[in-house]
Amino acid sequence: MSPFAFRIGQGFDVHALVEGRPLILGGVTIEHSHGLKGHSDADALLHAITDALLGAAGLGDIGRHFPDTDPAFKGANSRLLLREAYRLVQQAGWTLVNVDATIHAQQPKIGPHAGAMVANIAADLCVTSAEVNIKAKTNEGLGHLGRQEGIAANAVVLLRALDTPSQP
Ligand SMILES: Nc1ccn([C@@H]2O[C@H](COP(=O)(O)O)[C@@H](O)[C@H]2O)c(=O)n1
Ligand SMILES: C[C@@]1(CO)OP(=O)(O)OP(=O)(O)OC[C@H]1O
Repeated sequence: MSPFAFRIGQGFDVHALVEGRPLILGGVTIEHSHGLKGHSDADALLHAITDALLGAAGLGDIGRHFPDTDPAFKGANSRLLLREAYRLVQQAGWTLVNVDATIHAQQPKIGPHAGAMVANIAADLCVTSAEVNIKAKTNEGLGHLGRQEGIAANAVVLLRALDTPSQP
């Protein structure tokens, strides 16, 4: 166990936008011409948050726990991966304080769906919606994200040791 009461973690993910796939972000299916390609449901936001949680707890990364070579995770619902990762984080002695994330998507608009994403993530991580914040940015038309070749996400989390009080 770490000698510190708090630990931070960060995560990043990017998936290619392709035709013929649903666009799923934060567990929300968004009406769009293209969806994200991946072994699982390719939910880049949940993968970034999962990696941030695992990183903060010193538990490696999403691919170590859920390999993309394992048929068990083909088409997997990333909410299940997030919940399992958080179970491991709690087992290691940590609880979530808050999560903050940014989706990088030229299109579609994320704002109208952010509340539903927050609700899903809060439910999966057993916190209230006040502890989860989802932001979105275009890439100002620049680079692969600006050309709508993919969607990326960054996340940061703060964990508190389970044996420390939640209030100072
Ligand atoms: N896919 C997106 C991208 C952006 N937003 C919202 O628009 C604001 C401005 O974004 P810029 O990239 O032009 O700075 C941003 O703060 C979001 O509120 C969005 O909803 N969906
Ligand atoms: C989630 C996993 C496992 O299905 O696959 P992908 O959906 O391809 O996602 P990625 O973020 O590339 O890596 C983690 C994988 O192990």
